Amino acid sequence: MASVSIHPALDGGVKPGSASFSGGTLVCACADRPVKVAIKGQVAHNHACGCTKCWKPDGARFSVVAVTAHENVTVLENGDKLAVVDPSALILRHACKGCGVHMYGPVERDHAFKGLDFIHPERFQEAGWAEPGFAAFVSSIIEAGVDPSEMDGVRARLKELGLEPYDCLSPALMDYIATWVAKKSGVLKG
Ligand SMILES: N[C@@H](CCC(=O)N[C@@H](CS)C(=O)NCC(=O)O)C(=O)O
Ligand SMILES: [Zn+2]
Ligand SMILES: [Zn+2]
Repeated sequence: MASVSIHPALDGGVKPGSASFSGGTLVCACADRPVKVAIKGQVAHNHACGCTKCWKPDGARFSVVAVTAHENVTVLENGDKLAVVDPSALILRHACKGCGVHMYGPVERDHAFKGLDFIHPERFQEAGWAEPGFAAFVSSIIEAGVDPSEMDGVRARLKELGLEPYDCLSPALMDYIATWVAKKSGVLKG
């Protein structure tokens, strides 16, 4: 039985990260002058994302995306090839103009995620990055052209892989954002 494809790095089973992973180098897909970005430390909140904005390898229905603090991100080589995909977006995705891979995406706006950069751990040249823990923006894959009739199979496969499917972010992250908003408005004290 052919199972539903989610992402090439996950289809064979979610590989656990290593407790000793202390960072590495993200490399774009260019054969010539690849962009290299150093990331200090293990990534956080790794997840599969079905939204149309996140970079995915060819044929993947989901991206794999995690966060790190902005100070952990250093462009090492060929940064002249980077351009911001959408300067009006919350996440300022810096993509390679040669191959299209998104290398890092800082959040600079006043937002719960300010100070965090979104990165795609599958671009690490090293193994050991923390595995994804859930799937976000699952319904959004329809916006990228997936037939709605496939959604039951996609959600079943995500659950089988241990990636609980959500149509926005996980409850923990949605609560985190809402708490930030409530504190900012003064509804919640402290
Ligand atoms: N349904 C929309 C959802 C886009 C969306 O909200 N993406 C999330 C997850 S990456 C987000 O936080 N976006 C902020 C941004 O794109 O800057 C789509 O698929 O395009
Ligand atoms: Zn490239
Ligand atoms: Zn996304």
